[in-house]
Amino acid sequence: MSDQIILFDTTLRDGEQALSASLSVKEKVQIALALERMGIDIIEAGFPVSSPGDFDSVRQIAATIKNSRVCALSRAVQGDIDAAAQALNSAEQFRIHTFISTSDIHVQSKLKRDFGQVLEMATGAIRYARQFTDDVEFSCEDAGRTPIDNLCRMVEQAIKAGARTVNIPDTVGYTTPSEFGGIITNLFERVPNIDQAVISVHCHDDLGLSVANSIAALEAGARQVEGTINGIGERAGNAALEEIIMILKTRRDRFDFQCRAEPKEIYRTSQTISALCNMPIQSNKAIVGANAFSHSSGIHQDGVLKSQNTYEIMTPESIGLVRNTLNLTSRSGRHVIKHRMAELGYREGDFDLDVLYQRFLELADKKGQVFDYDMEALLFFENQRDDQAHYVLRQVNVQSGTNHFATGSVELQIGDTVVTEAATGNGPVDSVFKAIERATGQHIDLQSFDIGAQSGGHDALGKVDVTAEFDGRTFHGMGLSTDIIEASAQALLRIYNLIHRQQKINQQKAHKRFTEEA
Ligand SMILES: CC(=O)SCCNC(=O)CCNC(=O)[C@H](O)C(C)(C)COP(=O)(O)OP(=O)(O)OC[C@H]1O[C@@H](n2cnc3c(N)ncnc32)[C@H](O)[C@@H]1OP(=O)(O)O
Ligand SMILES: CC(C)C(=O)C(=O)O
Repeated sequence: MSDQIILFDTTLRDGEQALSASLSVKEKVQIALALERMGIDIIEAGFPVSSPGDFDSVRQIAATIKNSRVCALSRAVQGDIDAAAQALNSAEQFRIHTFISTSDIHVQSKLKRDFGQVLEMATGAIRYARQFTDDVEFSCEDAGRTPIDNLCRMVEQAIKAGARTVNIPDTVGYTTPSEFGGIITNLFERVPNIDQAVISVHCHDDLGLSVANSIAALEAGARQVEGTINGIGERAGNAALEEIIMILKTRRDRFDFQCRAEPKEIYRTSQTISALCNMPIQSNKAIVGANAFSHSSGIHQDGVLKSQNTYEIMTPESIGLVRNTLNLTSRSGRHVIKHRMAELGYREGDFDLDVLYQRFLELADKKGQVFDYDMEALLFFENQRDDQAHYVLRQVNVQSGTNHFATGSVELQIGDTVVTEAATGNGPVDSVFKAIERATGQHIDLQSFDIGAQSGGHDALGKVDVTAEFDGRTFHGMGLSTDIIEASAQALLRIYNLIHRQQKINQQKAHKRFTEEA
């Protein structure tokens, strides 16, 4: 049996299901490019039938990504499979992933069918999907709670119907490692045609066992593993792919598994996904948490000073986290910025050096030393910036103090017009938000407002994340500045710009429909 492990990333599908605000198409393409660069074999880009936005992002990812295979999800329903095939058809090679539940509880309570009917739906869907591509994956949803006889039957019939990959998900994260490994062993012992397909696993983290279960399954013979970066996903999330990759790379003494992933891309990819998805990483998270490579107590520090491997089983450099030796200040030039960004894993094309340098100088003038996380934050912010933004912040001012209402005023460029407005509020941010609402003439419902510092110290770069609902959709905006009021205004205006763009798309679609009908 080959020991090559196929890495299947579902950050843009299962991971995206858990986000409070949906990602824009541009952001999803940015994530797909990072995953491609990391050497992910299969990128599950979305669930095209679920919305026009998801359809469009799968279409654009399929047209952009060349070195990973792009995949889309569908229920065992012809309309879903048609949508997936249509969204994927610009890719040279693509995968259609179709699924249906196999556990008694899902079959009876959710699908309201019997197992025989579900078996027919599954094999019918696989045969139908095979008309569009040879690469069809089938998942037995809730396999972890499926009676083993039924699971064996389903896997055998799925392979007969043409599934090249059969995925065994522990959908609700219920099993333990020996139990889940046992299910895979059972399938290999009992399903007669099992060698005609790749057996895959997809584990959730409800009991914190998703990575352990995935590894147990690989030891039992599975050869594809599914997960997400930073472990984001439904409820407690999915198996964290960066953890699985580092287990495979670090424990070569135990397993002889190969995988295509480039671990040096892990840190940067993880940071990109955390920033774009507005999902902070807990500091003690394995591999990518801020403390994953820091040592706090004397005995550990003494050990690491004598020999790093006393307390480090892998180096930060191995995941692309480079220790800084050059201080970045307003006296630094473009060469060192380019060099430092390259050390952090960013390449030419990821940023415009002149623009990034200008932003760096503005920041360095305000705060003296600029750190790696500041540079990365500037880069994310620049990449989010919309050159054709309808609303642009020209000035923001506030007056506030104890025992006073705060007064905020803003000057906005709105299209070709400059608008100035002021308002009072319960605090400085509230007053600025009200002034912006007056200037734009549009009210939006704020859902969350988070202020964070990018580093310690009074001169830290402040990051503001705002989510707001408009017309039944949730939008996310991020602002970044040494001035937290300015960062708040930027974050809110980003949301206004996203809404404006969405409204323009809706108008164009309505116009197209009208002219088609006329
Ligand atoms: C374990 C997982 O992560 S699975 C993936 C989950 N992801 C998502 O659900 C994301 C996107 N989902 C959506 O946009 C919508 O739910 C849609 C477009 C798929 C369906 O929307 P609706 O048609 O309004 O149906 P709704 O979501 O309310 O209910 C799901 C229906 O699909 C059926 N269904 C669920 N899974 C499957 C399946 N794999 N194959 C066939 N039918 C299924 C359910 O039984 C239910 O059918 P019913 O209407 O006859 O009771
Ligand atoms: C669709 C399948 C693979 C899934 O997401 C799950 O079972 O968790």
